[in-house]
Formats: sequence, C-alpha cells, structure tokens
Amino acid sequence: MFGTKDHLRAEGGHLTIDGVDVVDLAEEFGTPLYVTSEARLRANARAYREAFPEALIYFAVKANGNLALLRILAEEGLGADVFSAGELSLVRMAGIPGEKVLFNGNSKRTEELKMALEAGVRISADSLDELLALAEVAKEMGEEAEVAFRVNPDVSAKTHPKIATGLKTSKFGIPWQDLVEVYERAMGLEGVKPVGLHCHIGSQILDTAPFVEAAARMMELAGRIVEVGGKIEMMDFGGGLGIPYTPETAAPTPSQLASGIKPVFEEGCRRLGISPRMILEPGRSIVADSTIFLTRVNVVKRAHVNFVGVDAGFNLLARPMLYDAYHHVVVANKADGRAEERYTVVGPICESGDVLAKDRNLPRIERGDLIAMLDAGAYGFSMASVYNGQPRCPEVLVGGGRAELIRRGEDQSVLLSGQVVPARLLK
Ligand SMILES: Cc1ncc(COP(=O)(O)O)c(C=O)c1O
Ligand SMILES: N[C@@H](CCCC[NH3+])C(=O)O
Repeated sequence: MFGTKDHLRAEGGHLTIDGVDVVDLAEEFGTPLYVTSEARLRANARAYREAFPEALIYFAVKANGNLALLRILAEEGLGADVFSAGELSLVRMAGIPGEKVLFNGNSKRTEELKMALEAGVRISADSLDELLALAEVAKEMGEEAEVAFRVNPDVSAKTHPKIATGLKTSKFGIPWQDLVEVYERAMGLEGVKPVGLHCHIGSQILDTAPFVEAAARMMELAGRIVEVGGKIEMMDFGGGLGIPYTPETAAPTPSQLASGIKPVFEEGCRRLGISPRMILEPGRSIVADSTIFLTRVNVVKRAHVNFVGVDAGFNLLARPMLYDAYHHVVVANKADGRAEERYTVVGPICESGDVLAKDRNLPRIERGDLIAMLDAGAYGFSMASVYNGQPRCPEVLVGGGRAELIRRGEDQSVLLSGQVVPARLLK
C-alpha cells in the first residue's frame, strides 16, 4: 500500500509507523507533529554506504538539522555537508568529526570562514573572491585552509527551476571554464591548499543521466588540473537524488546512481593516475521518506471545492507552497478507507497559497480526523517558520517499538524571543 515504505502500514484502520499507531502518537504528543522512523533512516544511510563502500557520505544538514537524527547518522558513519556556522555547530554537537565535514556556501561571512578554520574542516570555495578572502583569513590565523572548489558544470538537472543549481545561470559555483585558472591561482597562494573539486547540480533529480554528465565534466576538469601540476585528493559529486513523492514516480536508488557515476569516476582516476576520495552529499534521499507529518482536521468546508482545514500550514511544511510539491496524503484514522471524495487540504495561515495538498481523492473526512503527509523528513521542519504567530511543532522519533520526543513544541514565548521594545514605547 505504501510502495517501498515498509515502515508504514495500515493496521486495524490506522496508519502505523514501525508498528506504532500514529493516532496514539497524535493523542500523546498533540498535533501538528513530525514523526520519524529510526529504522528507515538507518536503512537509507546503509543503502548509500553499501552502494558506495569506498566513498564518504556527507549528509546535507539543510535537509534536516534535528540533533537526534544527526546523531543516528553519525552512528551510521556519515559525515556532513554544512552550509552555515549554525549547521557546523549542530554537526559538531552530534559528534561528526571535523575531518568528515565540508563547509559549503555561496556567500560566507568572515566569521564563518574563521569558524570553519578553527574547526579544522575543509571548505568549498564558491568564487575567486571568496578564495582570496579565505587565504587572508587563514594567513592571519596562522592556518592553512584545505579547499575544494565548487564547480558550476552547466548541466541541466531536469528538476524544478527553484532547486536546479548547476546551470550557468545559477548563483552557485565557479563557471567550469574558469576553474583551472582559479585552481592554479590557489596553488600559488599562501594560506590555502587546494585539495579537489565539488559540484551539486540540484535536488529531486529523478534520472541518473545529469549526474553522469556532471561527473564526466568534473573528471575532465580534474585532468586539466593534473596537467598543470595540481593535486586532487577529493571529488565531491554533491547530493540531489530524488525520491518518489507520488505513487506513480520512479526514482533511482543509490545503487543505480553508483552504477552511473562510479565507472566515470574510476575510469577517470585510472586514466589520470590519481586516487582521490569520492564524496557524496545526499540530503533528501536519506531522510525524506523516514518521516511523516501529522496534522488534525479543524474544519471541512464544502464550497466551490471541498476544503479540509487542518492545524498546520506552510509555516510547518513549506514545500507545496514553494515548489507546488506533492506529498502523499493518508487519512491516518481511516487508513484503509476507500477514496470517496475529492478534497483540497489547506492550512490556517492567512494566505491563499497555504495549500498542503490539492484535489486528492480520500475517504470521507470530518472534523477531528488525522491527516498524515508522507515523505516530510527533508526540507520539512528545517524550513519551518513562526509566520502568522504559529509556534513550531514537536518532533518524535519511533525506534525499538517506542516513541521519544526529539524536539519540544514551541509555545508563544518564541514569538517574543529576542524582541526589544524601547522604554519610550512602554509609557
Ligand atoms: C551543496 C549541496 N549539497 C547537497 C545538497 C543536498 O541535496 P539533496 O537533498 O537534494 O540530496 C544540497 C541541496 O540541494 C546542496 O546545496
Ligand atoms: N528546499 C528544497 C531543496 C533545496 C535543496 C537545497 N539546495 C526542497 O524542499 O525540495
């Protein structure tokens, strides 16, 4: 019933996650609620480790920054791709060692460069300007920064335009035509040690061909760097593997991705006589399907369309609003009910775009029913906000047959957090 998601079942009319009834979870922890299957998260991490046994897998923390989940991924041997000082702090707290971290970013602050150097992590330079700034900072600190270079390979990832990152019009990376020149420049700079190349062509990519195309371009560039006497210790091919959000979608597995890019990498390395470490940076394909998002029905309004008003909106799950993204909907307390009516599920936020799911055929819905949105683990909570005065919800981990709170829900005090009212306005 749930495709390859064997952590989800319909049992006695209720949706269960790893054998735990989600209707009970909603009672115990309240709604809205993010619920993650530990078993599924570990299985996803292992699928990558098995498909790429000789590579380093760096989890993209932007997909999900929950400490308990990062700790599980650290236990599974994963490193991390971080995109800010904040994400770097999180992975260090989760126990991911500095040598398994790459600090990415297209516009890093000086303090972030310093923090990365202090933490001893490798840095991906996104531009010549940043490289020069980094060299200065490193010299001042008496350090040498190990630097990879983010390449813009000008490859179309065939995904939603807002999440394609490897086209020449994208803000990310150094145009591939300029790369060798920048690398050579770095070779002559004090304070930096160039160690390899990095790319990331986009997210939710459902075909291995763009990855293969980007890998070929990266190996071609590695060849040109070797020709000018440069060293290549790492080749990071980024993340981006998509997942089947809709029941009709097919997505490549990590092992299919490996069949596509490994031959290009290995053949290139042989030809060039180099032996860099391969790195991948998956986010979505590790965490998305491990997590469901639960939200309670407040109202059913029969109007031009049948609206189901729930207690969570795009403040807590922004993907449908931002990218017209599809998340499969299950009525969790009627999980094996027959589809009887067509509904549009909307949140409580004061914007017409606050639609979580459009035109879905579902069992008959009434106030109090529990809606589960599937595949919510990536870019779900991590993109949540308190817009419209809505504090963020709790997160729960299901593992070993029990459920544990892994993030407390916020109360309204979060809305006051950091606010200062000048005394003159308090009269
Ligand atoms: C540099 C970098 N690496 C890795 C990722 C992870 O991507 P995904 O979650 O699609 O695997 C991203 C996000 O797109 C990214 O910007
Ligand atoms: N936030 C996007 C993915 C962006 C990836 C970050 N470069 C999503 O939810 O699909």
